[in-house]
Amino acid sequence: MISARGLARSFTARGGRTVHAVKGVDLDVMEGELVGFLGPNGAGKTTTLRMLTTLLKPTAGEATVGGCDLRTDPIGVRRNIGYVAQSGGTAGDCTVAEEVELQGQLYGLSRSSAQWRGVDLIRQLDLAGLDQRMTKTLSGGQRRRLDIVLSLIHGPKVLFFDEPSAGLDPQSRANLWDHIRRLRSDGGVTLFLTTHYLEEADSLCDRILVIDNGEIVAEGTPDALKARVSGDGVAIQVGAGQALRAAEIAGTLPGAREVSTVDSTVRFRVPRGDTAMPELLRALDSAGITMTTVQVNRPTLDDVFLSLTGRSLRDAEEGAAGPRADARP
Ligand SMILES: Nc1ncnc2c1ncn2[C@@H]1O[C@H](COP(=O)(O)OP(=O)(O)OP(=O)(O)O)[C@@H](O)[C@H]1O
Repeated sequence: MISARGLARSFTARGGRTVHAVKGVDLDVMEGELVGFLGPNGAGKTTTLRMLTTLLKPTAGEATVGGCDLRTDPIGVRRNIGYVAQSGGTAGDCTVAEEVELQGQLYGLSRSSAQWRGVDLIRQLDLAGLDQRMTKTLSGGQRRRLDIVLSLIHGPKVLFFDEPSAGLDPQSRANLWDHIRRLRSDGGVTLFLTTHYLEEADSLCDRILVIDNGEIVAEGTPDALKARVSGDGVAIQVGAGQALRAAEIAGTLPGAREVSTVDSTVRFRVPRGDTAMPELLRALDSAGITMTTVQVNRPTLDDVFLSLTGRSLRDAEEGAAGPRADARP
C-alpha cells in the first residue's frame, strides 16, 4: 500500500547550512497494516510523512502510495489518503457538522453524501450529539477524533497520522488508541503513524520502523524488536556496603552480563529474570547479604533503541528538544 525507495529530503537552513532531515528511507507497508514510525524529536518522522502525503517534494528517491506514484500522480495519491496533521485540521469558527460537510465537499462529495457519511463517521468516533457544537469548544480528545472524521470523509485507503496522542491526557489517549485499533479492524484502512511514545508504538502497532537521524535503524514487530535485546533487566537493592559483593554473586549467574552498581543498587541482565531469582536469593543468603527490593523488567522498545544507538530514546528526545532551525524548503 506504501512503498518508498531512497526517499530523502534536505533543507537549506538559515546561514546556508544543509540539514539532511531524511537520508534515503526504504519502506513497505502492506494493505491493512498498522505501522508505527518511531523516533525521537527531530528524527525525520514528520518530514517523511509530509513527503508521503505530497505536502513536501522529496530531494531524492521515489514512492508509491495506494498504487499512485508520488512524483507523477500526486493527485491520485491525495485521493487515496487521509492525513491527520500534528497541528490538527479544524477551522474553529463553525459547527462540527458544518466542518465535516465542508470537508466532504472539498473532496468532491455531494452535500447529501458528505452529510450521510459524516453522520456515520461522527457516530463511529463517539462524537454523536456534538454535531451542532462549535469546533473550538471541543476538548483536545474530541478535536483529535474530529480530525480523524475529517481525514476519513472521502473513504481513503491509507490514513497517515502524525503523533496521534500528542498533547492528550492519559485517558483521552487510551480512548483514542481504542478508536485507532477499531479503524483498522472495522474499516480495513491501512494506518501509518508517527510517534515518539514508546507505549503508543508498543500497544498499537503491528510493525514498527525505528528512525534516528533521518535513517531507519530497525524494523519489526514490537515483540521481534524487543527480542533483539536478549535478556531481562534485573535491579536489586541490598544492605549498605554489600553492593560490590552482591554484584560479584550476580555475575556468576548463568548468562549474567552488564553487571553494574550504583550505591546499594545492583543491575544486571540475565536470559530469564524470574528463573534466576531463586538461585540468586540462595547465594545472597549464604553470603549474609540482605536483599531489600528486586525488580525484573522485560526489555522495552527503549532498550532496543539504546542497543542500536547507544543512547536512550528518552534522552535523545530531551537532547533534541531545542528550537528548530528556521529554513526555506
Ligand atoms: N523546514 C525546515 N527547515 C530546516 N530544518 C528542518 C525543517 N523541517 C524539518 N527540519 C529539520 O529536519 C529534522 C527532522 O525534522 P522532523 O520534523 O521531520 O522530525 P520529527 O522526527 O518529526 O520530529 P518531531 O517529533 O519533533 O516532530 C530536524 O533536524 C528538523 O529541525
